[in-house]
Amino acid sequence: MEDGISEVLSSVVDDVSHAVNRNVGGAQLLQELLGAPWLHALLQMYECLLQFKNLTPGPILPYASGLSHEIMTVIQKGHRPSAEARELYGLLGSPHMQALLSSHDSVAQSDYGPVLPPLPDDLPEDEEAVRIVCLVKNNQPLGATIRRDEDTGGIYIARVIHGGLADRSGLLHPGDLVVEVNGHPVGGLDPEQVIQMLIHSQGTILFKVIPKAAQSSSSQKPVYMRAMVDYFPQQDSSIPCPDAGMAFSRGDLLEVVDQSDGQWWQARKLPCAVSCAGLIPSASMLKSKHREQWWCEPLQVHTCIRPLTLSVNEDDPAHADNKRTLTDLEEINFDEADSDVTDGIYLAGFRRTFRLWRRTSYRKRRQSCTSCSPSSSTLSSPYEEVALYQRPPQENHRLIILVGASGVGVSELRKRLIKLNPSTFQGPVPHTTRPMGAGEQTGREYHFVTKELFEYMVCNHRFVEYGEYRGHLYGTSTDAIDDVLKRGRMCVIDVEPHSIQPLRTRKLKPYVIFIKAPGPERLRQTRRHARLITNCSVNRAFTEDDFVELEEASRLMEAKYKHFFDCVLVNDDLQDACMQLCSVIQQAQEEPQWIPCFLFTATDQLSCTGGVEVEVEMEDVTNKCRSDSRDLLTPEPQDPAPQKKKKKKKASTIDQEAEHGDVPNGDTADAAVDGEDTAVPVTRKTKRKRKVKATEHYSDDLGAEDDDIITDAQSPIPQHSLFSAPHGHSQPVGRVFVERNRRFQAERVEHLRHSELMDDYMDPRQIWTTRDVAMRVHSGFRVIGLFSHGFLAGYAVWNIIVVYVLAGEQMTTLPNLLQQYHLLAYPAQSLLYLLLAISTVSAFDRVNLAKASMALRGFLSLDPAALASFLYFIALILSLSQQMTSDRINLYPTANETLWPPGSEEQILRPWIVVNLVVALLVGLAWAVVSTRPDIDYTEEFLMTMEVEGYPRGDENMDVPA
Ligand SMILES: Nc1ncnc2c1ncn2[C@@H]1O[C@H](COP(=O)(O)OP(=O)(O)OP(=O)(O)O)[C@@H](O)[C@H]1O
Repeated sequence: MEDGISEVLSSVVDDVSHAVNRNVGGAQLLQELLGAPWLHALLQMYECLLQFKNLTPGPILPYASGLSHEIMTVIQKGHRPSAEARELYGLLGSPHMQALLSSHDSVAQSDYGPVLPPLPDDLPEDEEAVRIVCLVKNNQPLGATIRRDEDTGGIYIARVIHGGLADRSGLLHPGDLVVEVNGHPVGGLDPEQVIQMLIHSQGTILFKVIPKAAQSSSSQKPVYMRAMVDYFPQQDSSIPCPDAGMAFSRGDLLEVVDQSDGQWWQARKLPCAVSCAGLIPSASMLKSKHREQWWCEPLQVHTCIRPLTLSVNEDDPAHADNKRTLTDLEEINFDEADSDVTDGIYLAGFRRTFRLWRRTSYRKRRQSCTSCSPSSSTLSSPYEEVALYQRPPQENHRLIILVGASGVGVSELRKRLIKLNPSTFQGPVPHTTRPMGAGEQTGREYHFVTKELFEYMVCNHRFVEYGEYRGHLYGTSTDAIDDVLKRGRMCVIDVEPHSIQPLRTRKLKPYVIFIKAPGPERLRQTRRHARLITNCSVNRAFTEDDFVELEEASRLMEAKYKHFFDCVLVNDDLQDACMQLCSVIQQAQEEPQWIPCFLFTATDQLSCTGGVEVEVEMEDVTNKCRSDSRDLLTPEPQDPAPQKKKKKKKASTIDQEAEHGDVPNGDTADAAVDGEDTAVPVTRKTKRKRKVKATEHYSDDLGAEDDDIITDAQSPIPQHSLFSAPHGHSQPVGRVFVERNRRFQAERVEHLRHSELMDDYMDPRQIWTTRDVAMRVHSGFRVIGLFSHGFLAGYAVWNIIVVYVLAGEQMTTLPNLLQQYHLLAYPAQSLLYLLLAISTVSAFDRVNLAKASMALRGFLSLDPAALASFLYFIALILSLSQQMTSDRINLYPTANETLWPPGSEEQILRPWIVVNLVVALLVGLAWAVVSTRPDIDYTEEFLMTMEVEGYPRGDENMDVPA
């Protein structure tokens, strides 16, 4: 039918012609269409292609030789061949063409299909389906982990790494039982032995696997996260397979592609250098690791950031010329900027006193010690979910924050930026309590306010930063920032890095630029004429020590806070740095950027996306992989038992129905050309049901969906060849990873210590802060509380059983109950109250009532801790309501007939028994609720992340407290 399609159509045309002759309506049109020359040409091409498709590639060298020979014969016969024939003759005779044709023939004649033996005739009816997976070995890792089921000795595929060869082939799945490798049974072998077999095998590797019964296709939407901690899989004893782990450091942008395992996720670092994902601990796992790490420390070390003071060797005669002691100066005279006015616009915030209060009252500022331990702010969120955000044009500009070590040039860059375009960029006008000087105006140089007002604003958290200098208060208020933004300008501020966190609000959506110092050599060259303002002098030249110290301070600041930086800009040449700053700010305002999801408002959600089709602006930050040796080693919870498969008898031969597996995503050509991996799936069933289990589903490597994609025409993140060699975290041999059994790792780690780097930066003082004491008391009480929950539940049940047994059937023996129980009544009730009180307080303690809104939300959303608190509280009230009856029981028998009028036992005891029963049920239920989530403890989380006052240093005594 297909072969003769043009003949068929010709006859159709004839028929239509007849129809036209007979004046059939519409037939004219059809005739024209069918008679169109292009349609005929198309059909001829189609037929040619059909013939070509059916051809198997054959050698063409003999054909080419024949052709050359014929041309030669023509020439020898004295005929003159055409110019084309002569050209063709020359081409065919050239050595390059000969070599090319010879290569073609050798490729065309080779058979690349696996040679599989025929299926035997004597296969049992109930033969289980097995899958034969054939992989061509190369240097790529398989991207799968195996582990042994201790009960059956079976080797199972434990995990398939997203984007790895196994994942892309779609032939191996978690839970598949590996039966044979290269024809050798592997059941009962040690996983290491299996790996040895793989290492020593040559060419192709043939796996025989029994697929897991129900294959769950994991088509999870990727989630994007910013790492807030460092992680090193090789130093983590709890990771199931260190070789499959992926190291990351703070600030790295991660694309989490698989969260199906609650403890170990699979992720890639962005911008994607490799297609293969690696294992990373889940957020809850990392959180508990950090918590354990915190508790492991023998004594909570309180750390403060050492202020970045440039060396002030003011006695150095070299500085004598430049030195100007401030004590001799009137403050207002001193409080001058180099040039306050540009085109009639005042540059607020560059006054010297304003800049100096930071340095002098550094340790006094409330915000100065938010990070008591380097990870305290990240304890509650080791990952920060991010999404792409593009500022809608009608919205306020994003706040631009410049951060840098003192003296690196933050003020200089900010000033130049504002001078460059004062109608676009502006700084907030600071507040001060100092008196207004001559020629000054409130709201221009400063907002001049009273001390009371300033303090009132402090109490109301209106300041981003504030402090004191020479008896006067200075600060930058959020209102001043709002003022600038509301005027439609871009607000550019410079703050200390610990002030970034409070500025991360939905309204401001700050973009943080870290101004980094170049190396000492470049500093020396570029800062030859630069001048410093220090505590004791103005316009002092940089010294050699300044350069070293500045570079070091800049490096340490970056290491500590890099997870907050959106961009890192090296202030080398001033002009270049200024231009770069301009363009970076432009991009921040106009192009999509990754921002934490908590900064999104409801309307932003509509325009935001976690898509991948946008260039990542993180290179400066994310590409830096510091070898900060903060290790993470914690116990690993027991893994659920691996899936068990009943092994059935396997035939030793297999069907020949095999086909070449396509390389996913249409990269077949790539694979063929590169001579890289091919995977061949063959599923064998019984003879009657021979079926090739073709692998049809190849997941999109990035799993991007339509709504992931930003409509802007952005260049996509570079996607590398599916077969590009993975770097770093992958094993260099084509082999399977062994996933060790997850078991409790008792060893606690010495290398949980912070890095040397951080230790240098920190100034540790062996002192217990109030938080340390609070946490330890809280932890001790929690242990008592946990014990009390269980004990109370058991005791309440025992109590009610005793009461019911003594009361007899239908409560017929109540006098007996009173006789027997009255001695027990007091101790039993006291114990019940004690346990109830402890349990109630302990349950409430987890809810963190200090944060009322959170606690209320917990109650409303039936959070386990909140629910348990509620149940205990009701139980406590109910048992207190029966206090009187308990007293009466204790006093039984009594001469006082008003207490126990004859015949009143049932009337008095029945409600008491019912209430006891209800109390027993309530505490039992509360205990059950608590035990579902024994780890919930919001108070502990709150304590861990709370801000702690800075440690008072000796030299601070000189300063007046702010
Ligand atoms: N790239 C550069 N090349 C040459 N000189 C520079 C450069 N950047 C800054 N400077 C100069 O270095 C000196 C210190 O810069 P600046 O006052 O801006 O530092 P800073 O980071 O704001 O310090 P502080 O926070 O302590 O005020 C100034 O004299 C400034 O002109």
